[in-house]
Amino acid sequence: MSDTVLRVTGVAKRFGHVVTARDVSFEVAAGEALGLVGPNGAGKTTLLDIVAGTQRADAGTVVLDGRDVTRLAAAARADRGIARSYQVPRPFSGLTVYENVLVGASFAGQRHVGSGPAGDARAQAWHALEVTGMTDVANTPSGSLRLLDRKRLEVARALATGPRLLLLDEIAGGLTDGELPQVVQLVRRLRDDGVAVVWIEHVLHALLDVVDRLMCLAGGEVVAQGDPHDVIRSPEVVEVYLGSTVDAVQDLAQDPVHDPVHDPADRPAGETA
Ligand SMILES: Nc1ncnc2c1ncn2[C@@H]1O[C@H](COP(=O)(O)OP(=O)(O)OP(=O)(O)O)[C@@H](O)[C@H]1O
Repeated sequence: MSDTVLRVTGVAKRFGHVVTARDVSFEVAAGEALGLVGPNGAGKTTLLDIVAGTQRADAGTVVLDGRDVTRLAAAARADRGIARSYQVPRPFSGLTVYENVLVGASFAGQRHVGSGPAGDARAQAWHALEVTGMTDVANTPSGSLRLLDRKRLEVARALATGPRLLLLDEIAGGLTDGELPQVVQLVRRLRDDGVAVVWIEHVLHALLDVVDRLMCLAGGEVVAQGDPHDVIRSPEVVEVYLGSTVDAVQDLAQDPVHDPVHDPADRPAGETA
């Protein structure tokens, strides 16, 4: 299909005896969001690493916009349009928000990026701040941001590279009920702007508000993928993901405060909403 941005085929990876990917295949199209769920240690982050090029697969291929990038280093893949956010936000804390995003935009190199003028890193950085709703804190040192803004900054830095494919790793974890809709709206907007999104998230109800398809991994294997609501209702997913009942998973998917993995205590000391 011409609008397929990412095609992962038969990916395998192990660390010693730990299998983190076994014959994993999936695709994501432009303007589509794929949710990635699974229990701790299922191999979700490793899979993003393999797509981004920060880990090498033992087998399988990663194709971006029809080009095989399997053997390309992470920087070369970023150049071709793969961007990611990290589970633990890691901005340059001595730089302002704008400066952090400018670094991301500068990494876009000579590639024509996003809706800003080609090669204009400043315009692209500002555009990323506008999209993520961060212009008000543009001059704030990133080290003093609250959690929501640190999460948004992660997305802004990735967005500033003008990605074709955006890999998001748990950007909702630790946020309050009142903050989650902002993240959901942001991802929805990026998806609707035509970016292909892969989003790892333990906060199921946030994920289900956005994603077009859902894939569940366990022990490095794809347990199910397809329509999000079909996937979370499938007995295999219920069993491996939560060891629980279909009803319990349904409740979890609707419960705005329950995050099975990240307790609110994850929030840095002294931080509230
Ligand atoms: N560099 C590494 N060396 C050795 N083992 C690793 C390495 N990276 C990951 N693993 C192991 O691979 C398995 C999968 O880890 P991964 O972080 O991909 O899981 P995950 O699904 O993202 O988990 P979580 O939801 O807790 O973030 C785990 O058992 C982990 O300990």
